[in-house]
Amino acid sequence: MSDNILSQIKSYKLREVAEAKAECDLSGMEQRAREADTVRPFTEALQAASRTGYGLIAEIKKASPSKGLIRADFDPALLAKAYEEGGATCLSVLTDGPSFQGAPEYLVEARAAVSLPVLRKDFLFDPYQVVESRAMGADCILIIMAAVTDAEAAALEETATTWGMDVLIEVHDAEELERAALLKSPLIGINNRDLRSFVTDLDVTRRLAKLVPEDRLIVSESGMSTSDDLADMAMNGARIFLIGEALMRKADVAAATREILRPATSAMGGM
Ligand SMILES: O=P(O)(O)OC[C@@H](O)[C@@H](O)c1c[nH]c2ccccc12
Repeated sequence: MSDNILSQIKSYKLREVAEAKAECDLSGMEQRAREADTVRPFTEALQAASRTGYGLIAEIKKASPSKGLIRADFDPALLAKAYEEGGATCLSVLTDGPSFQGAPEYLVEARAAVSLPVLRKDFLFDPYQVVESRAMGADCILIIMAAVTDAEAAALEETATTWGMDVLIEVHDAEELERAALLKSPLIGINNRDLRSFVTDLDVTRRLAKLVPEDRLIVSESGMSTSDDLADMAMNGARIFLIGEALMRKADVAAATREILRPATSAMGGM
């Protein structure tokens, strides 16, 4: 598996980090992070939303390695506003350039346009990238267990905590879930997509959700496109969802967001 996409991504990320450090060293980046806008509570917002209905992390995603270009008409600020208007709890913004056609500026523009907490969706290996995330304004970072060692994960989490950011820990199988339990973050993302093969199967959440300890919050990630999918995942223990492509492909993103969340709102809205 040495030529899988994750190891390719890791090698160009480490190159990117070395270049970034040459341009702005750690103490320079820490200075930028101190000047960033105050952290918005990411996990807390999802916890509150999922108590009465669904929590939605809506993703700003222009392209992906498996699907190519997803949305040509792409304005991060407008998309962020549409998601907020449609009822999203939080945003996720892809900042990886080579594989997802993302950019740090997209996160900056999206976050400035709304009051929602924002996840930086990228592949992090080095604590420097966590500080850089805060300097961009990110409120939460992602740790992909399939991509990092236990020691790397712990270092990333510790740096995030130091900067007041939340952490979404992403897992795809029972072994990664066990490793996630060594970390402190309550937010566990079950990725329905296998990042090595790109096969997406909602059965991953159905199988793994039952193994997640009671005191953690489950986020089902990837491959959901209808409100029936959300109801299915909710029945299996996940009331928080990370959705990108299905919403990004719709002309009216606010309406599509409202629509995918609709049954939850009407079923739980205290009619
Ligand atoms: O577009 P989808 O199928 O709704 O998936 C969103 C999100 O879960 C997916 O983009 C994702 C999940 N984990 C990742 C890690 C890196 C990059 C991207 C991802």
